[in-house]
Order: sequence, then C-alpha cells, then structure tokens
Amino acid sequence: MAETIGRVFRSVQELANSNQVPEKYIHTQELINTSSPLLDVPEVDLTLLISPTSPAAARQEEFNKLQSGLRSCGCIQVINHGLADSFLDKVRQISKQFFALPAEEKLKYARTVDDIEGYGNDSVLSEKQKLDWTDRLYLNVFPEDIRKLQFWPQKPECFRVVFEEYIKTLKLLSESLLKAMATSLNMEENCFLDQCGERGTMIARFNFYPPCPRPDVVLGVKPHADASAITILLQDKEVEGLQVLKDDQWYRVPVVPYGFLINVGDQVEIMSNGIFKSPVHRVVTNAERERNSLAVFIMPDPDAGIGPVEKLINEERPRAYKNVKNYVELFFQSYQQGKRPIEAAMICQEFH
Ligand SMILES: O=C(O)CCC(=O)C(=O)O
Ligand SMILES: [Fe+2]
Repeated sequence: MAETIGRVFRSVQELANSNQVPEKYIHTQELINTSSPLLDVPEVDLTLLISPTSPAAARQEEFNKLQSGLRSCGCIQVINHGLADSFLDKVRQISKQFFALPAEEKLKYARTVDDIEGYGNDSVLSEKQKLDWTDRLYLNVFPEDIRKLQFWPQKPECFRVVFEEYIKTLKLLSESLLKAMATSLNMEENCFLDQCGERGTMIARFNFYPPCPRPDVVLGVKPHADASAITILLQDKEVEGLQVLKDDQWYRVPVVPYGFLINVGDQVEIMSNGIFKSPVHRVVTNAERERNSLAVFIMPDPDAGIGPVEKLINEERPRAYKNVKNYVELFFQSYQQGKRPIEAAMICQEFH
C-alpha cells in the first residue's frame, strides 16, 4: 500500500487545538478583511422556475434572476429546491460527526501523499504555496465505477446512507440547473448538459474549517475559481466565510440556511462563451467558531471535449475560448504556475 499521509500529516484541527499557526499558513502580501461588504446574490425559487404549472410571468422572473446572477457575480442562491430542511440538517450532521471523530478513526480514510481523494488537508502543488486552513474529505461519487469505497466513512453509521441519498438528489438538481441555465439564454435546453456527457463526473468535498487564531493573515481557502461546470455548495447554516471577488473587491456571500449556493465553474464559463462568469472566491477563517461546508462539483466527462456553444458565438461576441479536453488536468498545471487556469483556454490571451 502506498504511504498514507498518516505518518506525515498534521491536520489543521490539531494545529487549532494546539493554538499554532505555522508560517506556511500565513499570507504576508495583504491583510485579510473578514468584514467586507455583503454580496447581493439573487435568490432563485427552483419550483417556480421549473414547474410547468407556474404562471409564465413568475417563471420568467426567476429565469431573469438566474441569468443576471450568473452573469454578474457568477452565483445564485437556489431556494425551494425540494430537499427538506430536516434532510439538509442530517447532511450537515454527518459531516460534523465525521470531523469530530478521533484522529485514528479518520486516518482510516486518509488520502495518500500523491492522491487527492480521501481525508486530508491542502494538497501541496508547489514549494511556495501557502496552505489552506482546512481539513477535507474528498470523494468521487459519479459515475459509480470511479468510487473508491475505502475512503467512504463507516462512522457515523448513517454516513453512507445519508450521503448516497444526497448525491442522487443533487445529480437530478444539477441536471435541472444546467437545463435552466441554457434555457435562460434561449438555447436548446440540453446544450450544456450534453457537453457533460453520459460519464460526467461528480465529486464531493466536505470542508472543515477549525477556528483560527489569526483570521487577519490566514485563509480557509485561497483565491481560486472552480474547475467544474457548476458547483453546488451547502454552506454552514450559521457561520459565514465565503467571499467572492467582483470588480476587484471582495464581498461576503450571505448564508441562506436551507438554500444552495450555485456557482458557475470555469467549464460553464467556456461553454457559455464567457456570458456566465466563473467567480474567483476564497474562504476566510473565524477566530471563535468552526465552519463546515460541502461542495459538490459537477464536471464534464474528462474524455469528452467541451467548448463554447456554437449559437453563442457571433459577431458581437466572437469565440473567446478554445475547445478543451480534460480541463481539470489543464487546471492543475496552470494553478501550479500561479496562473488563472481558464486563461489557458482563452483565445487571444493578450487581450484579456
Ligand atoms: O467552504 C466554502 O464555502 C467554499 C469552498 C470552496 O470554494 C471549494 O471547496 O472549492
Ligand atoms: Fe471553490
């Protein structure tokens, strides 16, 4: 068996417990403002949006909000999505319970040094990299044959049952969203979904952010945009932390306790020829309270190429991106070099 990180791994949770902030976690370039202004994220009522019995005007209103959110800040809050509040509480509960287990129990699911899947902390991609103040559990979920069940917790006991139900429902939700996004642009409803392919992948990342003694210089997650097509985020119900960059300024993303935050990933930015924006975002830390979130990344099949939808290319909006295959690989190559990965897919990069 490959060496597990058990031997070399110090969880952020352990650092937090011993009140230590190693230098690798400290950002020296700028102080981090944890109380920046609040972002105005449109709340979209999914039932009104997709139900054929909704009044046409009300449906249109929801489509307008969806489109304007994804164009301006790259995200929307989805409410009235059909998942019960009590079920979302259960999902949050299994995450909290997992991270609260003793270290030796969690280490049964530890990732290997050179793999991303499993329980661990920030993957080190370069020497200069600052580390994120977070522990994670990273699981491949769809297609089913890419699951590595050895990483799926057996404690708490209901983990797998609750999680399985959650991801099945989120798969359907992601399909509805991708269709709605295409429809909002007057495109054929499957134009984004079809590009994801039969073997589109879905990956879940449970994020656990222990309290941090230095929120002024440490980040929960450093600035990045997601490599996904879209990301479905279940935020902590009480503790804020996510920030989005808009017009060169950081904004706090509000907590909607039983809503999902949906953000555009780089691959839908490409498919939409830049109409929808994949937002740069980061997570700040909190000195008093821990925070949990669960990000589900909806990814196109890495073997199927993606590119801007033909009908979204025209004189006013010329093709801005190349067709790309296995974007995630490209993403990590650029990320290592400290570049914004999507630039590698842009045409005429010097003009952007
Ligand atoms: O914890 C959050 O709110 C967001 C995490 C995130 O950006 C990610 O996992 O890609
Ligand atoms: Fe992210």
